[in-house]
Amino acid sequence: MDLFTSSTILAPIPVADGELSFLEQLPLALPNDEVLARLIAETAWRSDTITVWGKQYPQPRLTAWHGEAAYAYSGIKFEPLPFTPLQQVLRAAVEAASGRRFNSVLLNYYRDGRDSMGMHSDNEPELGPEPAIASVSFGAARTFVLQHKATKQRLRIALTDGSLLLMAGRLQNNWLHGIHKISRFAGPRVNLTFRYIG
Ligand SMILES: O=C(O)CCC(=O)C(=O)O
Ligand SMILES: [Fe+2]
Repeated sequence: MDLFTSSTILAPIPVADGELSFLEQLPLALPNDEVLARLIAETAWRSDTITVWGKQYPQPRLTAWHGEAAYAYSGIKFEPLPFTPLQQVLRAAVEAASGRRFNSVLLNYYRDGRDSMGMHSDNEPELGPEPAIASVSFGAARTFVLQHKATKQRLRIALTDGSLLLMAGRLQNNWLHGIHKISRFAGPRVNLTFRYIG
């Protein structure tokens, strides 16, 4: 292994009022494009609806929840599907790289540049006060936008193929994050956010 070009250590990204760290390539025994193809093909993708001012719309992406703990979404409890063998491999790699434990994963499938995720915080009570959330991306690079809730400071991080971003500390309390639509062409992307639901 070339110790100078292929880091396996999460590097901190300096940020006020929270913790962020980034690893360009999560160490894996299989290539990123194979992971992407299998995640797209093997996942039971759902098209969830969002309610805005009492009106229902399809979410601009596909989603799936897997893991070992029930989760609440819009006030309703859901039972997740069990981890798939590929998700277990990814979870083990993420746990080794981050030194944290995770028992559930939310998968988001951005079919092209028109798919997006609105600005939000992952601050549901069952995640605990300072949740560690490990975000792994495969496929097209998309820009992860962060905005500080009080100062409105913005940060942009390119979430490239195979990368791992760890959000921790007070980040969810103090910052929003999201993925904006883009007008230029973008291929498919799958993001997995591993979480620990207590
Ligand atoms: O797709 C991404 O990088 C963001 C995903 C995210 O914020 C979430 O699943 O809560
Ligand atoms: Fe999020």
